[in-house]
Amino acid sequence: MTPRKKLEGLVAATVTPMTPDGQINLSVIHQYVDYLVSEQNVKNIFVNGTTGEGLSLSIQERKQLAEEWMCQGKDKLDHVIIHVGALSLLESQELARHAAAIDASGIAVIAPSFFKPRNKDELLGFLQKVASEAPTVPFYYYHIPALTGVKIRVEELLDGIREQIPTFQGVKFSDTDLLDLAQCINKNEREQFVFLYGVDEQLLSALAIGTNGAVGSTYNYLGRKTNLMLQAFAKPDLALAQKYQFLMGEFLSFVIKLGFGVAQTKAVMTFVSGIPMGPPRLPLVSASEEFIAKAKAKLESIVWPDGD
Ligand SMILES: CC(=O)N[C@H](C=O)[C@@H](O)[C@H](O)[C@H](O)CO
Ligand SMILES: CC(=O)C(=O)O
Repeated sequence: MTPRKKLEGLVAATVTPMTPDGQINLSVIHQYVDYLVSEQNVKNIFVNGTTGEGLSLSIQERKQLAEEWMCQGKDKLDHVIIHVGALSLLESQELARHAAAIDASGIAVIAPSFFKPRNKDELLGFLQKVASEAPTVPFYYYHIPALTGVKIRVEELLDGIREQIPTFQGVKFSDTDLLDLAQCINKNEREQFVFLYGVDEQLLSALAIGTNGAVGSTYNYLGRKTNLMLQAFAKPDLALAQKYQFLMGEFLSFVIKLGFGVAQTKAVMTFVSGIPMGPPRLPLVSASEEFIAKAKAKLESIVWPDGD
């Protein structure tokens, strides 16, 4: 993936398409890439993460998916970040080497979450061993304490990180602790790192603090609207940016009350894009017909400022 521009703006955390019988479905990835680029104006993706059910896939499946996204994204996408985190250090290293071999534009690693690192040094030790397997690939730490249970503050982690991980490029920050994010950005004076926010419903607050962009599940189907929010914020037309954030929030708070997770994201993406994303893998179970009908009606009822 060359040339490599600095990562900014929106990154869609892709779902992993599956066949009705639960196998990964590589055949629709071509269509998925075209949809993101032409319908959502999103040219960066984050593969095999939370939304992609990365931790529920086999190593072989993760490699096949990474290859297919790279292949279909060639000349169409700007950045393909592959999540290579795993509970086993050896598997994570294997995935990092694989991502490097296929020329991914970045790798990301989540904190191991069964046996958990108890402090910054233990976490850094693990991350360093993975990053060093891909010595030319930009490395991102994926901070998602609500799912990993690893609550080490990012501000603390960043202190001196480049000495241990020379490829360290930034953080995918999926937490509501905006004080921690603000302190990270405040310390990043020379702007050598990027901070990508991962709680879509409050992205505008993170923009105000200075985040460089966002990685999220909703940019699969609300990428175009969120791009309009980013433009309004940059203008600056704060009232318009707020309007977009409020409307996205209206949809998300509605579906969150119904029970919203990766299975539901797959269902929403299926009805919005028309691409069959299939069921999730156990322990996740498919969204109900009732959820789908309600979510669809809600999304269609929203009147966006651009007239859609
Ligand atoms: C827990 C989770 O999946 N977080 C995603 C990314 O980090 C977000 O994109 C959310 O799906 C989104 O903010 C909706 O709550
Ligand atoms: C949302 C996100 O970034 C992920 O699915 O990993």
